[in-house]
Amino acid sequence: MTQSGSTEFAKTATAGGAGDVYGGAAGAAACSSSDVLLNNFQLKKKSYRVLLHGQHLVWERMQRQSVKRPNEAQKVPLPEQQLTAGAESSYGAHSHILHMDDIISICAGNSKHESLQPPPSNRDQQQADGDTKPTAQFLTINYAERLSKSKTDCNRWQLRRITFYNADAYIVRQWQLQLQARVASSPTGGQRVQRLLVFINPFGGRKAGAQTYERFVRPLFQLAGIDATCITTQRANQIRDILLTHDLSCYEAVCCVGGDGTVAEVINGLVFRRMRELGLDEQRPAYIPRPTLPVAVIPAGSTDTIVYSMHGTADVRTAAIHVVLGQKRGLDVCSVSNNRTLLRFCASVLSYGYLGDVAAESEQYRWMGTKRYEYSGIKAFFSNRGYDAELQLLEEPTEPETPQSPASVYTEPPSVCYANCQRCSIASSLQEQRSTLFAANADESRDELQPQQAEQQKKLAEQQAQPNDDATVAVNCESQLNEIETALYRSQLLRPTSLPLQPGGSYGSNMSLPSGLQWKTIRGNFFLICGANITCACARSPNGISRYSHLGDGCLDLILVRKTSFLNNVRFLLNTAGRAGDIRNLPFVEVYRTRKFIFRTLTTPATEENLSLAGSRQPIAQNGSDGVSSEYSSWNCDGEVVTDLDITMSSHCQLIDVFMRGPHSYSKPQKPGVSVPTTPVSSSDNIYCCCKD
Ligand SMILES: Nc1ncnc2c1ncn2[C@@H]1O[C@H](COP(=O)(O)OP(=O)(O)OP(=O)(O)O)[C@@H](O)[C@H]1O
Repeated sequence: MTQSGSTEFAKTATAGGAGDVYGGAAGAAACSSSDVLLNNFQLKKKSYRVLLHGQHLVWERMQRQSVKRPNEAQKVPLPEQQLTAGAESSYGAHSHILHMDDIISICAGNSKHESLQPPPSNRDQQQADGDTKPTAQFLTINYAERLSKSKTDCNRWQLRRITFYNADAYIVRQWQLQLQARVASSPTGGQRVQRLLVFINPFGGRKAGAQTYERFVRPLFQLAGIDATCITTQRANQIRDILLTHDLSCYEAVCCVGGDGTVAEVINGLVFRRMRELGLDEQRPAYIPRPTLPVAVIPAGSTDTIVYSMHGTADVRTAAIHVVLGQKRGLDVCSVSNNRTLLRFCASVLSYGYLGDVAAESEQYRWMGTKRYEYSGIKAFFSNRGYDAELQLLEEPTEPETPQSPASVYTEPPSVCYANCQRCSIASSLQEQRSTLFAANADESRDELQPQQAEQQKKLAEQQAQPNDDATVAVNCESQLNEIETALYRSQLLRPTSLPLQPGGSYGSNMSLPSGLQWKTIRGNFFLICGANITCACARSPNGISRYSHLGDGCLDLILVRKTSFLNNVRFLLNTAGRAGDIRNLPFVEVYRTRKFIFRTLTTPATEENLSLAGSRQPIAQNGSDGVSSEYSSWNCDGEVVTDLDITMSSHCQLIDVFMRGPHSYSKPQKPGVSVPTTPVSSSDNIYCCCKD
């Protein structure tokens, strides 16, 4: 092995002033996080120049002088003038570039094998930092990489590792410290979780939740130094009960291993917990509060539409990698209520008619495993029932064409939600404005209250006092929100006028509607009614039933499929199954974008006598022999059956933070000859995605 590093580079000032280039042990030792670090390392016994520049780690093979052909222009790797701020796109064509956001862990060891071992836990690490002698010559970087060149799936991520060798252990030590510091100071570094509460549903899907976690997820969490507390569920609704009653102060996030029903349980548990903490009325809350803990989802269910819609794949490793890297986005959540009370929250889709029948029937065939959906689906499909219903909604103004990124413009509105989605980021800005305003109002309200109610407040527990303030603030800040949202929307040219939003995203009942908006009423006989919060994509339906739903724009798509011929139903299914189809082109399908809709049945008015159990408004008289009503369907909420009939569904903008970036657009890979760097500059900015539309 050739000696590299310590003698080859001298300290030089950069032309662009991005910082100093440091070589050798002394340079590495003196380097700060804004400086450039440059050394030679060996990688698989080949010499590489390795550069640490801002948030990028770059390595490139060194040319051997002896084998250089006379006519070939010598490529100077990582020339000095390239080391300027914002010059990441001008690294050499053969450079490998890794963004700090994508690094999972950095380990050093005296041998390659030792450097491949997972790092010690946090406490041990702190001791180790003080004790370790700088003798390690091997530096292993574990990182995540998106398989952007895959012909079949550009959304899967995989774990990669690279081991550098340098004979000078001091250089290795300094690189390790520098890399760790830069990962910690990267945009997502502060969002990475260390303590996680994990719920494993051993019952969902193929009943392989525990094995999935042990085989794919636990090793990754260990590698990232995540301290995970695991609870394997014993019964349905146990997760919800634990989240409602237990002290969660020592956890930074809640992770669930299961299908859509399990995710819905976690979201319901966290939102209802927050409502309790704030002392809100759980049946008729003044507003829907944001839970404090983010949610991580590992797919282990039958369909896993929530995970698929979030990542563009239901790949377990991809989901686990997003948890480890700490990339979060706000996810809309819908509240579902009947005409008297809040029932539950919905994360994916609320369906009536065909999919409601499938959910109701498939529960009877759970012993069939995932096949139960196919069996119940075919059975309900052939019966081709239609259900009379009336829907009321406020339709959102049509979205103008909004480019998702500088490199791609979508010509046909509405847009599809991808990573770096502009529509969702505007909604996110609004959400931040809302939170800031909300917090400011909360402070003011408390300041005003304190002198007047000092004695009373002493007697009241802190948890009881805060919700009263917060509920007042929620109402107070609404009028100011309108101004902020109007200004923001106008500045973003998203739409000419703003809509009044409550904290959480729904229209205030006491507010007048903006001009041009009015309630729309739709009546008919429907084969299927869907309120889609997300695309509801899954392996069988990669675009989802609601292709244009966004993950965090505060809206839901109401899809109405009128009862029609059996053949048209087949057309509908075929259009949801492939990547090419679009249900909007079908004449018997209507899609409305809204923040809220109200549903009621149009058949025999329900009286107290023909209703079933208290709380459930499902009429009992018309049930057929198969247990499913011939006149009324059931609601399917995230795969769970809801029997109430008069339903209101409202979207709450980015109510919960979830570990995800959003899917990447899928299209055929580019033609041969188009050079694509082996590693994207930043996996999150998708600059080099070969699958870009
Ligand atoms: N130990 C358990 N025994 C029985 N049921 C459980 C248990 N743990 C969780 N459950 C319930 O199982 C139901 C189904 O789980 P889940 O939705 O995760 O799987 P799935 O229905 O197979 O997947 P998907 O919803 O993605 O199709 C959930 O409603 C959950 O409350």
